[in-house]
Amino acid sequence: MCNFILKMDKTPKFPDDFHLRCFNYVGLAQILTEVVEEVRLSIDREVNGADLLYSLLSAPWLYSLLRPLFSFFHWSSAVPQIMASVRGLAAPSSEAQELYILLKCPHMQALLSAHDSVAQRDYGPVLPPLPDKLPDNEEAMRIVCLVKNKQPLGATIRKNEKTGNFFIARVIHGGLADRSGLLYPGDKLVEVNGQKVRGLQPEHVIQMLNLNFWVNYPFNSMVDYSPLQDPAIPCPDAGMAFSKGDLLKIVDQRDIRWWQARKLHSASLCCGLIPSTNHKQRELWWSQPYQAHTCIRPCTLITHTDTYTHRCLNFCALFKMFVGIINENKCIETAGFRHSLRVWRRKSYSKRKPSCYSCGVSSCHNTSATLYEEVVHYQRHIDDPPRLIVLIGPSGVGVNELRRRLIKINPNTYQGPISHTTRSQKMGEKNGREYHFVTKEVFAYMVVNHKFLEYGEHNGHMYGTSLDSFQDVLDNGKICVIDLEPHCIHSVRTKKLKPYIIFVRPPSPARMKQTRKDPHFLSNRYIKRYFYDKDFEEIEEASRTMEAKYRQYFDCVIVNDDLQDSCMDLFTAIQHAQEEPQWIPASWFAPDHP
Ligand SMILES: Nc1ncnc2c1ncn2[C@@H]1O[C@H](COP(=O)(O)OP(=O)(O)OP(=O)(O)O)[C@@H](O)[C@H]1O
Repeated sequence: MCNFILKMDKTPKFPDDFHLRCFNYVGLAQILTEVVEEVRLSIDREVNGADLLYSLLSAPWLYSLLRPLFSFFHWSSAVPQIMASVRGLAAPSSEAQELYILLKCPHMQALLSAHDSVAQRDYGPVLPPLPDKLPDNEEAMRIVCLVKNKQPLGATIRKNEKTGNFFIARVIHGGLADRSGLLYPGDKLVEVNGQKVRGLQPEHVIQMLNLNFWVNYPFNSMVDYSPLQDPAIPCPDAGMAFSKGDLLKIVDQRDIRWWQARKLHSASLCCGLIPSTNHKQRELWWSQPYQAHTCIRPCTLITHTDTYTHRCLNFCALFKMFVGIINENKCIETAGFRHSLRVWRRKSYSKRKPSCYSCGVSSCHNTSATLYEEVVHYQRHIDDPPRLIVLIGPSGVGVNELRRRLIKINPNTYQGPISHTTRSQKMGEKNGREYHFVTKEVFAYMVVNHKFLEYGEHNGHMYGTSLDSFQDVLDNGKICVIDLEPHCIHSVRTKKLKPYIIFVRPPSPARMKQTRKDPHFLSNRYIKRYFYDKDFEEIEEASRTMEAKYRQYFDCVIVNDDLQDSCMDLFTAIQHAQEEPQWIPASWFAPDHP
């Protein structure tokens, strides 16, 4: 993002050749000669009056003549004179009366006055001169000149408390800043009319910019909180309970330990106390048993038995994995839909210890570090790449069925990423279509260089989804749709991918039993079989656990009851994600965010 100095407006050019010619005496004389000649020829020709009038009115020279005439004419001063003349008439004609009414109309007077200003080029403040001394890195500096009327600028600013720098936090759609096309979220504000802003109080900068409003961004809560179970809160009755994913509007931050907030989409306007982000004692309630908080073990604690399934491996371990093939089942594959990867996932679940996941490059991420996440309203611009669509759900709920149908119905719009594998290419397969077929060495190199979002082994072959494969889909001009294990969410939550996360929730077990009569699913023993009753209960239980843990990241929830309806819901949700404003983390606009 570029730095910029805010300055005032610059007069636009009026690029019209005819117009310029008419200001020139020689040009005007030439046009008049052409006009006289044209009229003479028209009279000599025996044409009827209507034709003559039509050709006269549509003649380009007429416009050329009228332009300077209108430009030279000062309507604002002529109008009172015309009106006085009409008033002075003893018996004004109906046309004169109509003209009088028209000229009296304030809209018409405003229009004529605007015309005069434009014609005389009498607008815009005189610009202050450019600064003599531009900083050394002037190439990265953008000078923005805006003429501001009484309208708000239509932008909000954010201060980085550590550096004291100010950034444009958001540009309100359709506002002055947006229409100017000169300000973008993430731009660093350096000076306003020659005055440096770094280190100033936000209120001061707001005043300088005449922002007219100052919006405190809402926060997305990343935890569940119950004041009644918080021993540290000074007055539990004044506290406000909230759940993961609730949008909180912070109203008062003056107390460094307890903020006042209200829920954004709640009918109640009443505020309540919530712990501030720098509340030292938050661990007290954070560690309460009711918190279903994530306990993610660091990679170094992976036990020996997990070696084959955990991904935080060094090179040696990786090769050990290649050699120590676990040959448990036949690989079930469907072109492009990564069944092998899913079988591997299933296997790795059974070997994982509860509440400890580790497979992707960034899975060693402690989500408990953040209480709230600042969010901003984001409206995807038509030129922005489409947002990554991420489907998440308990195994067997139908995530892949929905994804498969979506892509099948509209293959020109949606596509899944192509995975990498070390297995050999089969007859009829094409490199880069079903899979990227690579050697074990290349695969290992990619692992070591953190190229994979997730990877695993099945039947002695490695399978992995690279982060670059999403970019390939975008480069094809399509929307990338992936299914993801929730512990990998952090790897895709980037400024570049701006993922829109859809959670696929099962209907009740009874309803699943009704709707899933024929379908097969991949059982824990990695074989395809019909659903049993206990499968539905397990799916519901897994869904509950997943939602409790990751709800704060979900942008949308779809209940996969009737398949047709769910496909429609998915389609609508994706459209919303791409075309309508959504809340996204403010950090995605920070200049230093990946
Ligand atoms: N709404 C639905 N109605 C009926 N059958 C469904 C529905 N959704 C999915 N199915 C069927 O349920 C079975 C399991 O679905 P799917 O393979 O998509 O599960 P999944 O969530 O991707 O799980 P896994 O990743 O373990 O394969 C499939 O046979 C699929 O056709």
